[in-house]
Amino acid sequence: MANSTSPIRVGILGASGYTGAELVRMLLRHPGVEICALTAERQAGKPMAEVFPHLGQFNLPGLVKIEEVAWDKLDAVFCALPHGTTQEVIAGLPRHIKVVDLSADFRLSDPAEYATWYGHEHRAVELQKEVAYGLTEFNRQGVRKARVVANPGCYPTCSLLPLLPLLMDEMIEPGGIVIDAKSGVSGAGRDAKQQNLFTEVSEGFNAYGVGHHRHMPEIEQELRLAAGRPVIVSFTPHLVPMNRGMMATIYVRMADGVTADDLRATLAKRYESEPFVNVTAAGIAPATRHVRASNQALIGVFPDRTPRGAIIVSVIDNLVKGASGQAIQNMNVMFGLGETTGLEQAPLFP
Ligand SMILES: NC(=O)C1=CN([C@@H]2O[C@H](COP(=O)(O)OP(=O)(O)OC[C@H]3O[C@@H](n4cnc5c(N)ncnc54)[C@H](OP(=O)(O)O)[C@@H]3O)[C@@H](O)[C@H]2O)C=CC1
Ligand SMILES: CC(=O)N[C@@H](CCC(=O)OP(=O)(O)O)C(=O)O
Repeated sequence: MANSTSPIRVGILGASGYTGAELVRMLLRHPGVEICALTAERQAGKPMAEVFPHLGQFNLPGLVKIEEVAWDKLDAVFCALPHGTTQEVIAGLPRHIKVVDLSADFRLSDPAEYATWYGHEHRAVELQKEVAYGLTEFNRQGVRKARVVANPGCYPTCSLLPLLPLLMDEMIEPGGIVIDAKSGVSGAGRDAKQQNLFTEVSEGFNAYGVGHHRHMPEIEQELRLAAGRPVIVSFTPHLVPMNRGMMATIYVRMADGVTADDLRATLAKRYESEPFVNVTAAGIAPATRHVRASNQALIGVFPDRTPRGAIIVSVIDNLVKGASGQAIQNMNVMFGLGETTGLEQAPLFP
């Protein structure tokens, strides 16, 4: 077990994928962590230098199959595996290991809801009961005590950060929220898929999952908890021809007498002591470039011309605050480390 002087011994399951590589990149700079195991499926047996030459100089462990991992030598595991494969892996881990799961397997607290949206029965229902939803800024206590943390999806992270405080403070109406979201292509993972070929993605952009994307119930689950009643959102994701980055343009209806300046002030107050969430000054529109390769979220609020309307623009890097960065933030909380440890990297601009 890790103690206050020894590093946390970490394993990354799915280290040959995009979020796995991003975890490695950031954990290499984390002073409290030692990377002890890296797994892959098709790429198992290869050195990291072959799969990711940009990480070749760091003397990392080689990629092995999950079955080959020496669990007794680990304190924490990041699961960067596809949905559905993660449940059984986590359920079988020794209980001394703390887990941050980047997949969607434990995000929906209701197994029936999970089955509806993911197309199969949940295979670790008992474990689901001890999972904390890891939108860190809203569940530090839960994350601190949890053995398993469900890291939120990238679209939910980008959408919930602006919406939760506004719903909690009744600054906006729970009805009629429209989330128009865009993601870079790395959001779809490294697996070869026809729709992610350069020829299919470049010089154009497309909506997908229109009206039925599986992040909708995740967003609504958390908004429901904040509002204390059901919240139905209209959510449409788009794929844009860039590698990383995510933007949610959110249309809301304000409560009577509330202005866009009030929304901005509420968010600025809620996040004033949060290291990873910032609000732009009036008139400044966030761009994905403002958060690239960092664990930052940036939010802008604008008046709309419709009655009581406001427009919120929220950006994150899908691979960092939307995945691996937030996962490290959660690990820091679980192990009682400074929350920003290993995550101080400023955004890469341009
Ligand atoms: N990309 C993103 O922006 C975000 C991703 N996520 C979630 O994080 C998880 C990882 O995503 P991402 O890194 O993009 O995915 P990738 O497709 O890039 O990587 C998947 C990883 O899982 C391994 N893998 C695939 N199938 C199996 C299997 N059956 N058993 C064991 N290992 C397997 C792959 O190994 P190999 O390649 O060797 O076969 C690879 O290392 C997913 O659940 C995703 O939904 C969450 C938020 C954002
Ligand atoms: C561009 C793209 O394809 N993005 C992925 C979302 C990735 C992610 O955050 O979500 P999960 O962990 O829930 O898969 C998608 O829409 O399926």
